Amino acid sequence: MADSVVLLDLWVSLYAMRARIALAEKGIKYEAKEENLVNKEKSSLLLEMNPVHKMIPVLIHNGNPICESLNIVEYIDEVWNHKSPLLPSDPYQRSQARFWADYVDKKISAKSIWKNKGEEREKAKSEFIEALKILEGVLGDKPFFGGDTLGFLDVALLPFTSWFYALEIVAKFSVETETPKLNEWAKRCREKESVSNSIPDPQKVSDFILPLIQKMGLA
Ligand SMILES: N[C@@H](CCC(=O)N[C@@H](CS)C(=O)NCC(=O)O)C(=O)O
Repeated sequence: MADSVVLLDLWVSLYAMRARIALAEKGIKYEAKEENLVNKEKSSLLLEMNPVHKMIPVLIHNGNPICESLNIVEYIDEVWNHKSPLLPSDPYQRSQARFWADYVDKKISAKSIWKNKGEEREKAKSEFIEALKILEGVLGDKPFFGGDTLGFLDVALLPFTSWFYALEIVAKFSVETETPKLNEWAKRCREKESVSNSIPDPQKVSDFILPLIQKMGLA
């Protein structure tokens, strides 16, 4: 019997994008169920599948829920290990990929920029740019964080590139000026169908998010 793979999803969610990229890299067919979080209407399936955090994404594999985006990406990599490995086989390299993905989770926050105003926003912007610069150093001269192919850290960071344009408008900065190599990396990744089909166009994200920010009086 074929696997049943369902993703509790939201097109604009940075974390759901990670799961979508990983599934696309592996060529896994799945059913995406879009949640309506903007109106705070969580489905009963989401509440049942992620009773602890009540958050998307949730991957439901043959009825079993897997929560937390990086955990989901690791699960996908382990279960569908026939192609496109995301985590390196070498334990030390694997520890490094996990360390930097955790760094992304701790230091790269879109919310800290758009949910704040004034000095707080400026501080969040400086920290965001500083973290991007550090990640640019980690990339070095490699085409991808994973080396010659897309890897775990690429998948962890890539979704933020679809929010860069909106954040640049909100906080008045340029990723291209601050971290040109990272900007090139993002373009290179988008040339892959697994990425371009899994993360929305930056213009679409900004058309959606900027009016919401305005409505909240945070523009
Ligand atoms: N650490 C979580 C974060 C997931 C997350 O923040 N999901 C948001 C959407 S982007 C959510 O479901 N929010 C609903 C809520 O906070 O109630 C992960 O990596 O999966």
